[in-house]
Amino acid sequence: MNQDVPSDSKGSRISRRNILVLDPVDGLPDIAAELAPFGWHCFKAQQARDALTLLGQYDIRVIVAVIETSSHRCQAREIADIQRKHPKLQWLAVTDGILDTSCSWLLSANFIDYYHKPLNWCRFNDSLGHAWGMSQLARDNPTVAIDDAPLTAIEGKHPLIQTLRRDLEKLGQSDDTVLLSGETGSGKGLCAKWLHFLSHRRQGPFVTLNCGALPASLIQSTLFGHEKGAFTGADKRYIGHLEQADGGTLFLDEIADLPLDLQVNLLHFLDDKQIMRIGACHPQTVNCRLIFASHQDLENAVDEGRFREDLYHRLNVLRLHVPSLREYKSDIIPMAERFLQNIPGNASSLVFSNQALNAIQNYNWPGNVRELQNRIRRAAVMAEGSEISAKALGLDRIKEHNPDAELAKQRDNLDAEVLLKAIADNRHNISAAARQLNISRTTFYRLIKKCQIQL
Ligand SMILES: Nc1ncnc2c1ncn2[C@@H]1O[C@H](COP(=O)(O)OP(=O)(O)OP(=O)(O)O)[C@@H](O)[C@H]1O
Repeated sequence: MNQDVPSDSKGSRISRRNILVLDPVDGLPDIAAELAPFGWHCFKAQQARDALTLLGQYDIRVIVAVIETSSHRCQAREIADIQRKHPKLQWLAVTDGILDTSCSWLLSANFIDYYHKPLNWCRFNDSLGHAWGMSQLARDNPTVAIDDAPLTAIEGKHPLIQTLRRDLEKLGQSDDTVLLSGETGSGKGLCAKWLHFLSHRRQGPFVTLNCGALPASLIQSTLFGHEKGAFTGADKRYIGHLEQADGGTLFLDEIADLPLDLQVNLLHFLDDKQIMRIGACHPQTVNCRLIFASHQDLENAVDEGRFREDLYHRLNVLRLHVPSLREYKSDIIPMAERFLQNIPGNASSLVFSNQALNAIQNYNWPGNVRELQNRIRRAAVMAEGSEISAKALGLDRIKEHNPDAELAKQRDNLDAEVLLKAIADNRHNISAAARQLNISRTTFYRLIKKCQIQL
């Protein structure tokens, strides 16, 4: 079992796309070396038992099964066992010869593609890339069961929040598209759920798609779907997010990241409400409401040629700005106390020290409500005794009434500290680190860039 993790020249771990090669007789001895230049890191296992151990330890999304015609029957059992325990993995098969009818089990084993040795590594890399993308889709279960989980209340008594709640009620009645703007973590996603909940579509599905989280090559089929056989690897029909949201609402987050060619398709959809799955012959009508969000300034994106002006005007009809937490300072302490009370298992035994309350009130909250929640969650775990200190919140080094520049510098330092810890905690797995901080990968990469962290 090979457990080497890629490292850079300083020996620190670097993140790569991990795949597992299930190879009982070392039939592909050079696979790791051949795939490394394409950015793949190969773990190897000879048996299902070793494979399952590695799958429990590392973020592995694709398995290459090397099928030996001499021993394929016992491999069938091992593969079925792994598939049952890890249903979202994507599989490619490499065989050592011509398969006969005794190998028909392979057809029902859900492989994305089959290869014969010797491999064409470039083509194989393409298939791995596709499998990786499919695994991303399988992992991001986009449907939010609004009816199953109680919808988080929008907290706050400040006039800005009261106006926000009133505006949501009004916009909920309309069936037109809404454009939500606001800083990261300010509550755009929460507002989108409320818009759905307050609309006549509340019994329908609520589907979300973060346009910045998917590679450009996958967005088209994710949004519009594809037919079986539409392209290599399209082994099943895929119902796109627009169609999944039929009768309900589709929330498209980070809309500024949508590639320009897809912006045209979206504009057409907004005009005629028709979609065409990739590979389909006929369009079909979809009845869903669209809600968009962006933390980026869309006007700037239009000026810079990254966002189509006609789509911008089409989206900009009903617009709602979600205020930043620092704009409703009078609500911060009551919200912080509520979040602390609501932490499972806390049973209101923990309280903030006076110094912590001061720090919470005076901090600038660049990450908004999400940052407030995350700092409190972390502090509740780290707290010693019954008081949460400013230090446990990571706010002890924030001085009150700093000049803006100093504050910005301190924010960056703190952001960097939190990011580096998440990266280390998750062994350089950026997706897992982003999940731990409850932010999208796009936001994670943006923050890494802002804090000038070298990965
Ligand atoms: N006023 C509020 N009251 C209670 N919870 C809130 C409020 N605003 C935001 N939240 C909570 O803060 C967290 C972050 O909110 P959300 O994900 O909606 O932010 P966002 O603006 O969509 O962020 P991003 O742009 O990074 O995707 C969520 O857990 C949300 O429930």
